[in-house]
Amino acid sequence: MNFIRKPFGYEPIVTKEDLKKDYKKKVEKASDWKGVLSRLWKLVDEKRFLLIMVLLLVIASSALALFGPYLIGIIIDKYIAKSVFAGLANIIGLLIIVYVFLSVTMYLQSYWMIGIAQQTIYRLRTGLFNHLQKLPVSFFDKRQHGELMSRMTNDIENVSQTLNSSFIQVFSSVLTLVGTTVVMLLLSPLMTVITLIIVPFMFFAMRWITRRTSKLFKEQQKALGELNGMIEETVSGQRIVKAFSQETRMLEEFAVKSERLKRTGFWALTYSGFIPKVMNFLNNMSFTLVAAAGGILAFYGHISIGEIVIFTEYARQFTRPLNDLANQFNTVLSAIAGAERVFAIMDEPEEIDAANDHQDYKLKGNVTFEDVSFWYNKNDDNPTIEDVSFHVEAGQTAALVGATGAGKTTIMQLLARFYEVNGGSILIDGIPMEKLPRHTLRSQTAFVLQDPFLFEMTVRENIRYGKLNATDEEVMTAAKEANAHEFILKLPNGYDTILTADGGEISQGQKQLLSIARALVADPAILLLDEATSSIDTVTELKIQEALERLMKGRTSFVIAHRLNTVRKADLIFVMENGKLIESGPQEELLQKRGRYYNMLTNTKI
Ligand SMILES: Nc1ncnc2c1ncn2[C@@H]1O[C@H](COP(=O)(O)OP(=O)(O)OP(=O)(O)O)[C@@H](O)[C@H]1O
Repeated sequence: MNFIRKPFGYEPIVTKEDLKKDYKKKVEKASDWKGVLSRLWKLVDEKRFLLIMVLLLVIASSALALFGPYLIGIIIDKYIAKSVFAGLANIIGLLIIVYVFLSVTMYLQSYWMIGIAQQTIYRLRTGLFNHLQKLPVSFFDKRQHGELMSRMTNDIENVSQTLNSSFIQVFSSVLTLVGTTVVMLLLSPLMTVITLIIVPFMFFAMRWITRRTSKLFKEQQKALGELNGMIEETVSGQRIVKAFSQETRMLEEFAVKSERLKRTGFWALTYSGFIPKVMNFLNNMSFTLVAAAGGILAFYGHISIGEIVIFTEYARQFTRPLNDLANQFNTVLSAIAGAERVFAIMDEPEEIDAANDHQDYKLKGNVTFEDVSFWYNKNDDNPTIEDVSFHVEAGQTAALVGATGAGKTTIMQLLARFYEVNGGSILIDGIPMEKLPRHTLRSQTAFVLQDPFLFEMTVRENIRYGKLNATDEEVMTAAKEANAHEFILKLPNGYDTILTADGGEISQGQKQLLSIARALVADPAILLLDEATSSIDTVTELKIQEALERLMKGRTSFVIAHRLNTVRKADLIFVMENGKLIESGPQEELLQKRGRYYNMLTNTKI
């Protein structure tokens, strides 16, 4: 039977069996803590000295916090109870100094700790972002983008919160706990035992609650990641959602995911909300016990009033850190889990260039495929690209044709080295591709895609993205050559118009002209073009064709061709089918052959 009842109609989400499994798993995984903590320690780096200073300050403030009640006991027993006032001012002065120092040490430790935490989080965040830039495309293929964003934001935020506040609190709680126990034992072992009676109750209450909350918090993080993923997808793909009238279905799916987050959030917060209440109750019980036992002992003369006051104060100081530890437990757990997930991404192997030669190599643009085979998924029976061989001379244009899914885009992706080939090799100017640094290859290769991606920045910056050090003149010349200059001037702020995310306010054709300008600025040796299939008005279409011809002139170009005209003009035609290159050569040769290309042409299916 599920043990969580169903108030407000919420379904139970964690069963007893789940908890048993999870608890076992957690015990087995305890060693991960050390790994995560030692990696965080490395990130603290040059602020380690400051962190040690913070720890020393925490020790000082814990000691001062113990000393205060001791002085109050003396004031009561030696002065107030005996009505002696000589010297009272001195001891009260000392008490004030103790509390002033206590405040100063506490202020300093939290001030320094925030600095350390912010620096560490900055490093963690930058490290993760840097690492993401170096990960291969295949890594992103396998993951939902929203989930990755959740790690960049939620997980890092959890670690940040823990470092900002929980770290000091946990350390100071442990110290206070030990210090108070020692002082209480010195004062009265009997009263100490009475104070400690409450501890097992606290321990079991805590264990009961945290076993449930840690599982629930994990569920909540997962549900949040999924929901973020969906939001990200629907926002970036909102045109598709609208075009296919999928709003209702998306709303339903969103409602399911949102409901899941609500349920997990409800239970996680309900259970964790029990912690302070239960602890408060046990605290009060402990306080009552200590006061009652102290009263009886004082009645028989075993203890002074001052000692009872000190003791009740220490008893409170003893249970407060227990409370704090209980409260911080979940935060720390979820921060460590968050840090672990962040480190897991940082451990993903990045793209590494084997050789450092050819750093400044200027590509001529000769491209050779030698028996190239490639699998997206190693478990697939058939390769996506199978034994493909061809040679394209520098400056030539090769048109790739074939049915959808034939492997045309994959050939382009392999040319940009987004993926590594599994068999055979790709040679650029006779140099095996893996011997060329990726930067050398990619900085001299440009993509012009069907649906070009534009960033939320000015038109000028979007064009300059092709070559960051391009001058304003170079940008404008490229825009003129790309037939984009005229429409840019008509935009509200010309070249300084800020485009909204992905160029929402300009037409598809204009986006393409901008992406051609971007490629022109980059002045690449190799061009990878995916011809647009969407119908664009004839005037813009002509402008695009003209701009593309200028762009392709003198460069090796691979075009996924959808227009007969483009194919006709190409020097070479590659006919792809099921990942194989079934025909290749100049148009006349293929027509004479009367093979697949001839059939495609006569059936006008390209
Ligand atoms: N990232 C990926 N992960 C796994 N499989 C993929 C991936 N991208 C493409 N594929 C698969 O590889 C095969 C070839 O796809 P590719 O995109 O190269 O075809 P294409 O000829 O360009 O098709 P289209 O003309 O429709 O764009 C298809 O079966 C496709 O499902």
